[in-house]
Amino acid sequence: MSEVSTVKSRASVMMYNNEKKAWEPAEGVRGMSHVQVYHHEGNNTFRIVGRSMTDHQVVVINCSIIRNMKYNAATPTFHQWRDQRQVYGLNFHSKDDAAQFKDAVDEALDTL
Ligand SMILES: CC(=O)N[C@@H](Cc1ccccc1Cl)C(=O)N1CCC[C@]12C=C[C@@H]1CC[C@@H](C(=O)N3CC[C@@H]4C=C[C@H]5CC[C@H](C(=O)O)N5C(=O)[C@H]43)N1C2=O
Repeated sequence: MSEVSTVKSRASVMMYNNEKKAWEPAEGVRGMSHVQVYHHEGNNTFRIVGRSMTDHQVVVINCSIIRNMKYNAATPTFHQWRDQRQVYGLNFHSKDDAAQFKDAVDEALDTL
């Protein structure tokens, strides 16, 4: 059973550097990425995957959407969430990109 992409938005993927207390672009990528929510229908799992727009081979982010995860829309174009290791941020290209992505994440959280 393969995975189905439920949304594709444009965002720059950021990680919060706890030491520096600052957001930094994700490893190895400058600028925009395509961020997607993938649904593995077989075991009903979801993950957020980002690929650099300049080089689709570069996976910028790949993290699970876990049950009861808090996905925070800090602003209409900046959303963030955390796991035990780090805090992730998505700086979207537009409010529409952000809204569509949040809908897909909310849908995933509703079915987990
Ligand atoms: C309790 C908690 O973890 N709170 C988190 C947010 C959050 C809430 C609920 C669920 C998950 C998360 Cl990650 C939180 O407040 N965090 C996570 C690390 C950084 C931060 C803690 C403090 C600072 C205060 C300002 C805010 C922040 O970082 N913001 C607000 C939105 C703004 C939008 C864009 C990014 C891009 C660069 C700019 C900046 O850092 O200059 N910036 C920010 O300043 C962002 N902050 C945060 O987002």
